[in-house]
Amino acid sequence: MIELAGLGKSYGTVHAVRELDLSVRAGEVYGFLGRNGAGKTTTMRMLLGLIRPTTGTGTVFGKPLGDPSSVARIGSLVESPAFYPHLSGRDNLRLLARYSGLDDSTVDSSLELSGLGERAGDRFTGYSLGMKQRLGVAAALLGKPELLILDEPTNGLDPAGMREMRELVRNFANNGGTVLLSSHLLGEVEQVADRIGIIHSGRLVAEGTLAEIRTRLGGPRLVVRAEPAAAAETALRAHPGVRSVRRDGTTVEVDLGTATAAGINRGLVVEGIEVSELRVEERTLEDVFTGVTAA
Ligand SMILES: Nc1ncnc2c1ncn2[C@@H]1O[C@H](COP(=O)(O)OP(=O)(O)OP(=O)(O)O)[C@@H](O)[C@H]1O
Repeated sequence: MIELAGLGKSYGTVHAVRELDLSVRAGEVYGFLGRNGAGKTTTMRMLLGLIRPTTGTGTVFGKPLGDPSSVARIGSLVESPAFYPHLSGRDNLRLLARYSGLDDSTVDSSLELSGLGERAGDRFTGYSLGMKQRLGVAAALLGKPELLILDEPTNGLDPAGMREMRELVRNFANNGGTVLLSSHLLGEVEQVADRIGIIHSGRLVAEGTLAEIRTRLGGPRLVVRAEPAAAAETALRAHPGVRSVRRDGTTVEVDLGTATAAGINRGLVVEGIEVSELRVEERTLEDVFTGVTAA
């Protein structure tokens, strides 16, 4: 559905996006995760053909980025859309539908999905941030797109609104649609995405299902307390399969890699090192996200 290869965008000396390889498959919800300023919006704007990449290439529906025939099949909420403040949400959508040559019936179906409900008849100017966001999503749904590109769609929504947005996204995908949604909140993406891509400083630092990313980047950690600690550190560094070792005073932390706690315990005892504590800590996805997006 979306294929990006080596995509980059620079503004002078600012590399907003660099060498980005990313692929979104038909029918999936892809969570595009990164801190503020990581490059999510810039990527989405390139996907829609709103800005031109400086390097690399990409396709959406097999067509070059910005190709009108593929853009017509995409619904997006990337920049806050401009609505007429004194018109109702519904009338704003009717206008948009007319501009795009769409039937009026698409207005009611997208309003229904957006959850704006009875407030659709109120003036836009009186909407809360959450209602404006819902109207933006309703606008993205006009014309029954096959691909939804949503930049931080839960911005301004309360917890109930966030849940409804997740349901909307899930239902859209369950009905055969594809969704690319961005967020800076792991917890939000975790609950709805089939696969995620983590972007940091313009680069994709991890991509896969949550389980794959957790296994690849976040294997269990072993906390070892042993005397003498320096000798334990040396022995642990030499232990086969261990990925990395950090020592803080008498505590040594080990990224287990392919090694096992039992094997490590035996290895230390054989070296004559006294082990007073050996504890395995599973790492949460939050730890992984924090780790790969740390400055
Ligand atoms: N038009 C522009 N001119 C100069 N720099 C820009 C421009 N657009 C984006 N940038 C810079 O590119 C980087 C990535 O910005 P981008 O908006 O893509 O990040 P983001 O991940 O969407 O962040 P946020 O969650 O804060 O929206 C930032 O350092 C930003 O300041």
